[in-house]
Amino acid sequence: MLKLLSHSSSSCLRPEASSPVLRVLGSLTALTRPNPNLARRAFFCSDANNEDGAVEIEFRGTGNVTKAESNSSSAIMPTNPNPEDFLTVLALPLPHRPLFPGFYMPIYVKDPKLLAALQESRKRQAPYAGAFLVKDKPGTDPSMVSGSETEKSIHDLTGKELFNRLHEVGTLAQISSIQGDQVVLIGHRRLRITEMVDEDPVTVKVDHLKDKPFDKDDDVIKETSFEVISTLRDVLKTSCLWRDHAQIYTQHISDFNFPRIADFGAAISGANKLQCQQVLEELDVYERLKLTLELVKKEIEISKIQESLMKKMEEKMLAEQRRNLLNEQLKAIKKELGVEADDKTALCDKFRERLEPNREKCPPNVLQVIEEELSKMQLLDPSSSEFNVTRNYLDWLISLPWGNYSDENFDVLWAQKVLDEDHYGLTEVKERILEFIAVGKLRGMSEGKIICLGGPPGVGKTSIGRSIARAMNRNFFRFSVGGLTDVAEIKGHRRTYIGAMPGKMVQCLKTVGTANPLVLIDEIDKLGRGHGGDPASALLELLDPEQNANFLDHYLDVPIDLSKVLFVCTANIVHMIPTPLLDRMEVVSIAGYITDEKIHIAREYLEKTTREACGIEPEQVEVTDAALLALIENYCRESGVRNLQKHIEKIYRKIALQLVRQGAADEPAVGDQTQSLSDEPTVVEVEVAESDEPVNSKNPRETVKIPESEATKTVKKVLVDSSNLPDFVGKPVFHAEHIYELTPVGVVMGLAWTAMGGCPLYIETTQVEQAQGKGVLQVTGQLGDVMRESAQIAHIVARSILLDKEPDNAFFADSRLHLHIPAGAIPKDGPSAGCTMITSMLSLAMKKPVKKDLAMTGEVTLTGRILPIGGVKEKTIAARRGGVKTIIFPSANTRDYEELAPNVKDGLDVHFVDDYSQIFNLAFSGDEN
Ligand SMILES: Nc1ncnc2c1ncn2[C@@H]1O[C@H](COP(=O)(O)OP(=O)(O)OP(=O)(O)O)[C@@H](O)[C@H]1O
Repeated sequence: MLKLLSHSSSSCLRPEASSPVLRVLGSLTALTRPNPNLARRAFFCSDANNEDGAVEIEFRGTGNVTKAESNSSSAIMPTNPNPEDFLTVLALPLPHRPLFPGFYMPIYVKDPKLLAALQESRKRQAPYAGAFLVKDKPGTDPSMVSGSETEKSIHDLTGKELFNRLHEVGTLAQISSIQGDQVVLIGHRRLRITEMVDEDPVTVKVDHLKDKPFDKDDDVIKETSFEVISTLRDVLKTSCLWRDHAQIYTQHISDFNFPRIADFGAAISGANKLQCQQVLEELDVYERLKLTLELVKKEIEISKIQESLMKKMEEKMLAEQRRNLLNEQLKAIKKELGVEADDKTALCDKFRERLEPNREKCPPNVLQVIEEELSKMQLLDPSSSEFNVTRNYLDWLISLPWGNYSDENFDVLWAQKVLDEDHYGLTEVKERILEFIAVGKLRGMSEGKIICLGGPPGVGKTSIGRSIARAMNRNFFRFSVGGLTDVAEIKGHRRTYIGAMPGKMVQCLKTVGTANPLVLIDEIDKLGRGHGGDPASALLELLDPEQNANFLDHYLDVPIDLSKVLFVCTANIVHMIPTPLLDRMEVVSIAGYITDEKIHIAREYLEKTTREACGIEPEQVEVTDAALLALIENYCRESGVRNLQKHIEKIYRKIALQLVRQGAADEPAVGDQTQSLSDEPTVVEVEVAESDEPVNSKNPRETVKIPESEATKTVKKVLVDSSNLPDFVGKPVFHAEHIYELTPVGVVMGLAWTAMGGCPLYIETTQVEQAQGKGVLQVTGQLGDVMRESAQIAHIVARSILLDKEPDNAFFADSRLHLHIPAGAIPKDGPSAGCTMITSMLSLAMKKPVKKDLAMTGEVTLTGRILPIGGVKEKTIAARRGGVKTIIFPSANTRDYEELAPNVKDGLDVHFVDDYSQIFNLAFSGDEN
């Protein structure tokens, strides 16, 4: 007797709540018998959850009686029951799968009456019943496994209901054993229900079905069954679950019993109960084999997928295991060799090593935090997130330059030299820095200060910051706060957040490595509004000398001393800086450059750096003064020099291209070169270009051979003159700001201030129509509210002045006036054009043009008083650019004007006035026009 135990693949592949797991116990001799009718096959099904239900079956000999023993009971059973004896049988409902002939199946019988009847039949030596699969409740998807359909729920059905739900075709089942409510069945032959005889328990009349006759030697049937067997063999290769029972069956089968092969395939496949029932109902052997083949083919596909999944899992696990093993080995080896202690200790040692040089300078509270964190790290699991947080935190703490200062320069002369070396002009800024250094020298230490450089773009605010750092021998760090809305950018995130980072200041200190850098905070006027906090307030804490000695970054959580840091801020529009911040700053205005200054900057700084950047030698290029002047006057009129720098770069790039092209044209053709290179490889032929004459005057075709390095140097000089300037930079973009050669009646030049610097602007007034006694004023030119009000005031003041000067002139009372300020696309606002508007209106009323080349600016009150304005330097520069000779400023701005550099004031006739009457005299006196 051979006992084979294996879990079936089918039920394991598709977890089915109560589906049985197949176990095969078989007698091989029985399978190899030549007469299939005599063969005794035993395929035994036991409940997966009930291992104890395993039954050992012993098959003895070839007689028509086989003894089946269970561990609790045994029964002598007729092996080939006479159909006549069993025309009426008890109907056993099978909830999960049909019972195939030749298979064992344990079931639970919950119906006590049925169980009693079964026991009774065993006692009567006729232990047979009909086993029929129960149909699913109507509407149930057959492919879905129903866990709810249990013996218990079937038991609840009435006899009639149960009968209606039984499949018609079932199996004559021998009751092999009964143990409690567990009944072991052995399938014999197919039955078909004809009618119900009794309801309780359900007893039915049946027909015994026979397979349709088939030709054993039919090739198609043979082939199909071979295919089933070979597929089963394939399944063996892929599915270890099937291996035992299927292997034995297919290996030892010699006399093919085709119907049995079909039943076997279907029984052990993972097909759903309806598919199995279909196989059971099929009496045509060939058709049955085909159905089974389909089911086992499906099975092989499933096992293949399962196998590939298993393989992948195995590979992954193996790779991981291997890595772990190697890591462990590595650790063990290192420990053994004493190369390294374990990771954590090594890490802590490294942190301590890095801290050591700074330990003395490190504040005690910081040292304490570091030590606490180091000991905490020893207790943490290296793979935990907390460990990483602590490690990063320690890294930041230790990286900061606690008490590390760069040797500050207090040498005023040297600082002056450095500042002059980098920037032309900017006297006020330079003076302020020198004062700062001088104070530092006298005190023996410098104090943290906030300097704010305000001015239009491109005037060198950022670059002077870098230069100041160099002059003072401080490290330089720049960050822009334009559009900054997140307070955490300045104050850092709390460490509890994932990916938390310290703020910009801590990052700065780590980057520069000293505690006294120069920090340039760019675009402070463009600071964002912020959400969940106000960035301006955070900056205040950072910049305020009162508070920043103990600046607390959220991430670092220990105070850091920023009092030695020199803060320099830059802004385009100073009044846009939040007031509390502005209060703490020392504003130095950089107004912009006049043409003269621009020429100096271009010659001494921009040209030099651009030439070097382009790799051009000074002797290879000449930009004439006229060209430079034309470039500044016609292309780069704005206050800063960034645009000028771009144009110079453009010119030099073009020059570089010309030089390279020239060099390429002067080089010999490839053929010639190979000839000349035949004996002396490093020599090329060039023509010395500076002279118009050939090198060898006797024979112009003869060339001189010089080494290649020298050859590349010998090139033509490129001359940039005002005549060929457009070839380099295109057509001029600026046309004269003078719209009028001679200002007509009703037109006066004013001076405006913008974020880009100052600019001249015309104010034009004209009479629209006569409006007897209904004088009104209409304004255009995108004027803001303040400017509109200013125009209304000007209208009233002009009217009263005219009344005073020409009492008979009723122009204002009888005219509809239109005041316009050209460049209508640009919005304008502010009160400083008040005096210009009055003058324009008076000029129209008196039909008298104003003095030539006159510009004015000043706010006017209703009584004609002139109030001060801003941007004196910008406006003066703009007036000069506009070719103005006479400027009228409010008296209150006298000091601003006097502070201007002499070259800015040079050649200007400037008048300071308190009252409009003075302007009237200046504008309308004389008959120059
Ligand atoms: N007085 C000067 N001497 C030499 N170079 C100058 C001078 N002023 C400006 N520059 C040069 O002009 C260029 C632009 O300057 P920078 O970027 O510092 O302008 P900015 O005022 O900071 O402009 P923004 O407000 O747009 O930031 C720089 O290359 C700088 O070296």
